[in-house]
Amino acid sequence: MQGLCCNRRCIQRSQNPILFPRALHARRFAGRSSPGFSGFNAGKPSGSPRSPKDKGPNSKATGPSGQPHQAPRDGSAKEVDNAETPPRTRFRIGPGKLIFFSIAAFLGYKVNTWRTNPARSVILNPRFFLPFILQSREKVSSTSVILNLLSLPKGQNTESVSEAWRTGVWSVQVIQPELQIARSYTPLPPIEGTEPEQVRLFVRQEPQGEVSTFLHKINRGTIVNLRGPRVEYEIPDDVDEILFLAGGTGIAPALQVAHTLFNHRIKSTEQGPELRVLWANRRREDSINGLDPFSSPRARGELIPKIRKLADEWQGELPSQPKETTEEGTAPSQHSQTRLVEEVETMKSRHGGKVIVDYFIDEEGSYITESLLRTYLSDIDQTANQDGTPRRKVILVSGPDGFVNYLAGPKTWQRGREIQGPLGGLLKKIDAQGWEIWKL
Ligand SMILES: Cc1cc2nc3c(=O)[nH]c(=O)nc-3n(C[C@H](O)[C@H](O)[C@H](O)COP(=O)(O)OP(=O)(O)OC[C@H]3O[C@@H](n4cnc5c(N)ncnc54)[C@H](O)[C@@H]3O)c2cc1C
Repeated sequence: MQGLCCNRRCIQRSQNPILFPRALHARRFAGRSSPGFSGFNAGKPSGSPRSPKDKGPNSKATGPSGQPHQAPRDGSAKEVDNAETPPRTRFRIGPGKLIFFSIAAFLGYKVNTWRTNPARSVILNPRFFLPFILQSREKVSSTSVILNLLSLPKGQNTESVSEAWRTGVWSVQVIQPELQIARSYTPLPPIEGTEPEQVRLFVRQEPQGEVSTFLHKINRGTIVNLRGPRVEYEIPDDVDEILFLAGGTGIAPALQVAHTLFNHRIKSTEQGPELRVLWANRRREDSINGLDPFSSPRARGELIPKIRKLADEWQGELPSQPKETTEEGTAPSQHSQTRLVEEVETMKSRHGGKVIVDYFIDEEGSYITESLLRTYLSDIDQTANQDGTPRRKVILVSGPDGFVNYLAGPKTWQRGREIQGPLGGLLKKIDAQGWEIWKL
């Protein structure tokens, strides 16, 4: 063995010090041995001149018998017949080393267990994308689905998500793996029986939209990477009234508000603010069975006769079946409710009058109009609180850009960040005095 040196080429060069004067460098190291590696340098006492027979790592000095010499461990020049010498132990592990390695192995195991412990890692991180598996996909309408995603691995810490639910409206980002582009989506509140590591997204497919199309195409078992949570709006603790104007998928944050208020913050239905949601969709299929003729704007005389006729015709098309009556006394249509309308209706019935939802359908000419908004705002309790403080009232607007622009004016960009921008649209026109307005 040549001894410890910097590299193999250096060792080879050391065989010819005339051609390679730098080989001296290798030679200098050839006689040294580190105390921990005495086995590498056996037979060459530190600093002792090398035997002329020792020509390098590949050379084999032979003894009289023609067998290779075995260098003596004590560094003496005495030659030992290799054939009769028992094999030399290179590393001798004494009890001290054994204890040291055992402790090191134990600590390594402990560190690894700690690092890979699912409870130590979180299901969502605002800075990094983390994996979720697509468990199932429910079709809600021809353009929208609900995706059930489960965090991997199971058993991770869900505190950041619970905190987001207590705070208000929040979103996650989904990344399209091939294009590496990310889009925001608003998780739906958990339903009974679902696991805390589950995230449910309501996604409408945009024509030629990159991420929404990706989410509509993927199969069960596909890994979807999410980043978050990102809080979009913190619901004030002292809010008394919320008017939520939702367009299409904008219903998801409205459901979040209801979940935060009535499942996390307020324990009794007598307490807590009123939540009114006006949910506008382009097509009826998006909110089948959601048009409640007795609590919607029709009841307030807002619906023009033409719309009423359209609605009646639609009801007439339905196959005749025994009519059921809901708790609110309305006769539901025979179309099955979409999953989302079902969730909205459950939310309404659970929170005994604190949550009101009215449905609007563009293709039937039922819109959120200026006069309708005025009616809603004047309808809402204007009286001060019992302690004399004015009621805190908030309008939240959520939906596609066109919807938000129409009602509250566009959001704007400042230094690469989207900000609220000045109030515009219908809400500016009607001068909603005393209302805080937030565009989501
Ligand atoms: C906080 C927040 C929460 C959200 N929550 C939800 C939610 O819960 N559910 C939901 O469905 N959406 C939600 N969105 C919207 C969502 O983030 C995406 O904007 C939406 O899914 C469309 O993304 P995409 O990549 O599919 O479409 P994109 O590829 O961004 O395209 C958007 C539209 O622009 C058009 N377009 C794209 N490129 C061009 C081009 N070169 N020329 C002309 N037109 C073009 C496309 O046809 C498409 O109609 C949310 C948005 C935000 C900001």
